[in-house]
Amino acid sequence: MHVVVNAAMSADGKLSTRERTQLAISGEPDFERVDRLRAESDAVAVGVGTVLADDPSLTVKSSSLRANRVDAGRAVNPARIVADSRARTPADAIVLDDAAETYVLVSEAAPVERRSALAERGATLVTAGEERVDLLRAFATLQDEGLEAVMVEGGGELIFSLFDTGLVDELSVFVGPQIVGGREAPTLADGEGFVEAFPTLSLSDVEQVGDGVVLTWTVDR
Ligand SMILES: NC(=O)C1=CN([C@@H]2O[C@H](COP(=O)(O)OP(=O)(O)OC[C@H]3O[C@@H](n4cnc5c(N)ncnc54)[C@H](O)[C@@H]3O)[C@@H](O)[C@H]2O)C=CC1
Ligand SMILES: Nc1nc(O)c(N)c(N[C@@H]2O[C@H](COP(=O)(O)O)[C@@H](O)[C@H]2O)n1
Repeated sequence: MHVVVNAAMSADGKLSTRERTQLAISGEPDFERVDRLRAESDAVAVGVGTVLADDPSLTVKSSSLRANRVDAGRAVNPARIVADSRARTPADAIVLDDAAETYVLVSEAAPVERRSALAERGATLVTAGEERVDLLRAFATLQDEGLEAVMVEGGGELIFSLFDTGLVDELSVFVGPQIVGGREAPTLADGEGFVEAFPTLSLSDVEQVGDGVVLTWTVDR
């Protein structure tokens, strides 16, 4: 499996505001790059915090990119993955619509009635971990399902955990020309934070996009 994390952050490293409201950090040229990344992927993953905050669709927006996927014998959209330890994804969340297959990763602690509600909406549930999703086990199951190229869009809690488990191969970040501030505002990697043995990165590309920049790194092994 190849895991790429892609996100947009402000110049001070924030993914959104302290109120967790969705923030337009990047603009149209970067959305097109993100759309291409989605179109190349077998699946697009987010944490349930992102679903609750943004209600994203995670679909490919360009009709020509969708057509290319179909011509190549792939589903029109990549699958969607939601890491959701307690099965908090709302039944009316857009990620549960029929635009793509959706996997919800839950823990043993997820209430049975919540799991049933998600299954009734067509989601495929993957259970791994007691209190929190065991990402290593869950991603191994997803790989068994044929998902090889996975793009992760956030948020900060999920991104930190993926680095913590050593699952990330590549990181690309649009760094935008604004300061958001706020100690409670989500950053690119939140969670508990590393105090030693920090994952290290090798820079592979730098591209200026307007007044922002897209930085791409590979994760050192
Ligand atoms: N600017 C950008 O590119 C993006 C910004 N965002 C922003 O990020 C914010 C949401 O981020 P967060 O609150 O950090 O939530 P998140 O999207 O990272 O989800 C965290 C949730 O994932 C679930 N989860 C399951 N297993 C987990 C594990 N092993 N490790 C970590 N989480 C696990 C938990 O239920 C946890 O509460 C929103 O404000 C959203 O707008 C989200 C995606 C991209
Ligand atoms: N690339 C990028 N730039 C921004 O400025 C952003 N705020 C985000 N956010 C991510 O995009 C998702 C929305 O996806 P849909 O348009 O609904 O398909 C959102 O949930 C974040 O993951 N990304």
